[in-house]
Amino acid sequence: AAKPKLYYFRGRGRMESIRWLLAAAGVEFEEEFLEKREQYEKLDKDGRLLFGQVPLVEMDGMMLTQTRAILNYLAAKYNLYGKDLKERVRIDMYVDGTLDLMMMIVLTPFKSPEEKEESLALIMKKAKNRYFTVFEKILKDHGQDFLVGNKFSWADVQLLEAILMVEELNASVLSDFPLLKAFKTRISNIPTIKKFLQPGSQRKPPPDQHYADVVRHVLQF
Ligand SMILES: CCCCC[C@H]1O[C@@H](O)C[C@@H]1SC[C@H](NC(=O)CC[C@H](N)C(=O)O)C(=O)NCC(=O)O
Repeated sequence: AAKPKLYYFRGRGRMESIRWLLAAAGVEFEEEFLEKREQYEKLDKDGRLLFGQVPLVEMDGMMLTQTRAILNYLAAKYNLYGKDLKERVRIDMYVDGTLDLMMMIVLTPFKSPEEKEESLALIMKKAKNRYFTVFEKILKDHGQDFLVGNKFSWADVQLLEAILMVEELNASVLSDFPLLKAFKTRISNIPTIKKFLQPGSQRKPPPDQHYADVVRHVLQF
């Protein structure tokens, strides 16, 4: 079968969680990077962007947009979405929490320098006092290797992605979270994820000024 094809900027943004989930599922994918406004306009003119937005993932004969819709589809398709409705809604709760945290980080490259400082301080506060505190308690109460049931799921992938992103902002963020530290090691050693964490994988680097400039150029904002 044809490999999924991802259309986005050469950076993390909203597409990175989709790359992580495909990689965790062991699914190879292709990418087209938007560098010029014309590429975006052509995708839109060709009717491939439902609401005129990216991420766009073309797979299984469909043109999929809306990040959450794509992630839900992938999680279900690759059996990373729990064994029943109750596990699925728990995965949804955990995933939405990590996405809220990661979206705060995704938007910082577009903030002015003074706003950026304030935003980073808020991100660290939320990460420590809210999100990581909650996930440490979940791991303690659940007492299993994985967040939901006793099986690797999408929720585990998202939390690892979020942990690594926050550690890039503050390397010692897990010093008060021993269970999260052990979780990070455990999930990082899952073969498909271990491979994605190796240099040369399709994982993207932290955003830099060039990434923000390209996004502003392509989207003209
Ligand atoms: C100030 C905010 C800038 C964010 C710009 C982009 O860079 C990424 O880091 C985040 C976004 S992604 C690009 C943006 N896409 C979205 O906002 C998608 C939102 C949708 N709900 C989703 O979840 O996929 C885009 O195509 N906009 C064109 C435009 O709406 O006309």
